[in-house]
Amino acid sequence: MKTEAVRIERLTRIYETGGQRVTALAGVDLAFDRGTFTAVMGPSGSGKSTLLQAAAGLDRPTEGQVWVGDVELSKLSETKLTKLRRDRIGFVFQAFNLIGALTVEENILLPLRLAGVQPDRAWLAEVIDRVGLGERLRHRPAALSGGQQQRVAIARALATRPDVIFCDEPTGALDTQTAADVLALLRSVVDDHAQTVVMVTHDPVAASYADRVVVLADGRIRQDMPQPGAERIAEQLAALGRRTRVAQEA
Ligand SMILES: Nc1ncnc2c1ncn2[C@@H]1O[C@H](COP(=O)(O)OP(=O)(O)OP(=O)(O)O)[C@@H](O)[C@H]1O
Repeated sequence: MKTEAVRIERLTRIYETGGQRVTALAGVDLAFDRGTFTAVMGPSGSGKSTLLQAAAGLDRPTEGQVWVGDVELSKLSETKLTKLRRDRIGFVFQAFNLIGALTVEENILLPLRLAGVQPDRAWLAEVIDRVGLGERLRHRPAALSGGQQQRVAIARALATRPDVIFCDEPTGALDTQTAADVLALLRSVVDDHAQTVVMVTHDPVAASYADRVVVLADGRIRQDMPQPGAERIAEQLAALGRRTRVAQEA
């Protein structure tokens, strides 16, 4: 099996709106190894969401390539891309994005139902046990706390045993303690189940749970740090902010 879950080469994304061109990503090269947890950080507008969307096959880049496992996305039709996203990629968003009319169990099983795939019962039991929702399977999301809802979203992302789970600010709507629980859960799915997690976050403490922190600025990678710790992350971000301000004032 390839050691890389996702590879990105020379990824460029230029948005053109109302005659204006915005270069959101300017030739990014990046690979995420299987069984690793990476945080993607950077100032607002630095290209984090654009990177996540292109890597997840939600958006087509202007130039460059993305591989998920051994599949290169630009060669896929929309139908095949949709299937790849459903089968091989998990998503976790700040707003949980659960379906209110479905129970916890139905939400977790939804990606498998949509894919027409029989659940791997042993894997699902492991996932449900890991996220600690065994007692809540018949409840609706509205009856759960924010942290519990995010646990359901993580279980749903894990259900298909994807190549990679992309998280966009997964703790943005949670209090500090609940956020710490959710981050510990993401850490454990990487450590104990060899899953691959890529997480966009603004929070240096959240990023310190990752094995690696990649910092973007102006659509380029400015830092790629192995296990830097929250303090060093905060320092690097502050330095980047100072450099950006100096450049803007010059
Ligand atoms: N659909 C779009 N049309 C035009 N410009 C866009 C579009 N989406 C993003 N951009 C621009 O591309 C750049 C990168 O945006 P992106 O959302 O990827 O940044 P980000 O780092 O995720 O920001 P934030 O932390 O604020 O979410 C910004 O200048 C943004 O205004």
